[in-house]
Amino acid sequence: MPTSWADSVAAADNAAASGGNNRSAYVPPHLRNRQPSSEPPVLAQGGPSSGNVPSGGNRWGAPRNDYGRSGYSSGGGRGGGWNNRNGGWDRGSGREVNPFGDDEGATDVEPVEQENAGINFDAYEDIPVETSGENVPPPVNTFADIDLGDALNKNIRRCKYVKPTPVQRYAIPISLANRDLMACAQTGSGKTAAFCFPIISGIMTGQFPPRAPHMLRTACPLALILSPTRELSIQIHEEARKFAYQTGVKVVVAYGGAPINQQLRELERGVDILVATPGRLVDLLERARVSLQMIKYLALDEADRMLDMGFEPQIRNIVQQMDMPPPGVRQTMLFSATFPKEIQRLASDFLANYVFLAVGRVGSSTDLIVQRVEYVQETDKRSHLMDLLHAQRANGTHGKQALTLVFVETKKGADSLEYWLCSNGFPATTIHGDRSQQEREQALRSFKSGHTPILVATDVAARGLDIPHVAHVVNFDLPNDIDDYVHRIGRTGRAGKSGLATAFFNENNSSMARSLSELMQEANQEVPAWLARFAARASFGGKNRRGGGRFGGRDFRRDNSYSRGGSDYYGAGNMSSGYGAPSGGNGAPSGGYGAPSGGYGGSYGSGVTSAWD
Ligand SMILES: Nc1ncnc2c1ncn2[C@@H]1O[C@H](COP(=O)(O)OP(=O)(O)OP(=O)(O)O)[C@@H](O)[C@H]1O
Repeated sequence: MPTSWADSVAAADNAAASGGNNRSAYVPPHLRNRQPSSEPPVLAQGGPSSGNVPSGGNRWGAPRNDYGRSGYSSGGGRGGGWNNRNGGWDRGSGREVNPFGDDEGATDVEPVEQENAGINFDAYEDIPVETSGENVPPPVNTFADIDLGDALNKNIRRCKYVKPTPVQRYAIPISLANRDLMACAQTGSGKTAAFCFPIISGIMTGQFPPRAPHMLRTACPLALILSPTRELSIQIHEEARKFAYQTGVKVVVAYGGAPINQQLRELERGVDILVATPGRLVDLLERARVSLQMIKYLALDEADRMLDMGFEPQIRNIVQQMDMPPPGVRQTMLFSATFPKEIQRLASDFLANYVFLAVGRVGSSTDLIVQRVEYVQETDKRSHLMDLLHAQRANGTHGKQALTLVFVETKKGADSLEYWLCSNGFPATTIHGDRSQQEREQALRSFKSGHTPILVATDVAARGLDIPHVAHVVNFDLPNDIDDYVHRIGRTGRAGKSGLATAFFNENNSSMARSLSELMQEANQEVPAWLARFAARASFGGKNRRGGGRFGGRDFRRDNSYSRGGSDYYGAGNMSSGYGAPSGGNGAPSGGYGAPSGGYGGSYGSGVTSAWD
């Protein structure tokens, strides 16, 4: 298996030297994993069955030997940020790389005796679930209750998933019944598999019309998974590759900041599921190297983020103004841990007769994440952080492998805090939009491996990233939006494990007081008396985006205003009455209210998209 860019080039050259015939021909998904037959394969997508697939090549073009020509070097000997993203296929041999790293020859997977890394399913026992929509398909209790196919089931066992998580129990049967879905479930509760399994299974079993012959150099994926950040797209691709291993379903990723030529070559080799960030996808669409006309499945991960002010025009452009089949023809799945109602309303444009699913209290992973809020003045934040880190080190809290993720507001702030931490004996690295993509990927690797156990990040790392052993999330600077807080703290306490989140709060965060204390109460966390007083005073500050009630993710179609065509889903009448804030105060900081207005979407400027994407 090539381990570096140079190896890849050498392997490709060898392949080319030997006539390029050792690369396997593309076989459409529904014909893969069958016994070899003397009949030639029928092309599902590859256009007319006669002569469109060159021998030993792929379905779109003749074998190529130009891997070395992009002129892109992995740069500075950092181990190469790009070398591992080969779409799951060994360029030299045309064999699918085993994403599990286990014995590739093994055909049988032992039944799983031990659950995935000790996932605590008891934590999910009492989770309330709400569904709405017409004829909602019933949930399942086990993976065996669903017909996902042998190859996918084998991979589920390889992943050591014993039982479906609650969102999977509901979402998978809904999607397998070809229903559109808007699903809201807590951070770290397995949403990725919930949308990947039905897509992979659907592609394995589906019959798809052939592609137009004039589209031979244009990749026509059957499924599109969009996510807001490059790192999240990379992660989804890695997960999807595991789930799709040896199913014959090919997964490719395309994201900004990485050389496009390499991604183009991957696309030319065939793609069933394209995982992408919006900006890079638009680029590929404009170059006519990708067409969406065959899309059967569209999944938006972090869907509320994808449809907020920063991304919405781009998503509308991709979904509504290109050649993607309309709702009802394609199947659309929207997933997030948070779903403000105004975003639900926007999202409904993309859906047909959909099921709304809310699993648990939207936002927080119930009691799995212990949330602490500490009153810290701006000037004291660094020393306070240092105290926390020293205490953590001294107590050996969270064990040796424990990682700490520190969120700050600005890119400059991230760099300077990283520098300061390193100078004070705490190895740290940073991830933010001003770093090159290679630096970002390198930082993430260094953090995950524990080499630099502290990662200072902006919101670019707030959503979706599934990093094992993040024991502590520190909100050094609180965000202006409670949903961003929810996603940030959700980097810990994942898959049934516990975690700790500490937030530094001061007058600048007054607009967050009310939603923060409500969220903490919902998650059975202790709300400090001083914070409750801030919240009480802030009765007119900030909107209650959750609309009150146990389920923050209630289906907006249930609101009266929806049927009346109203647009103000967050009028005062919808606000929950809150709870009795303690009067008078012991040591409460005096609350000045000079906080920036934390209105919806306020944290994203229009220029943000390219930096993220
Ligand atoms: N059925 C399962 N059994 C055991 N582990 C699982 C199962 N499903 C998912 N996981 C694991 O749970 C972790 C969290 O899953 P995932 O990243 O999909 O969460 P998420 O809901 O998408 O979170 P976020 O809202 O932060 O994006 C992953 O490490 C995943 O491998």
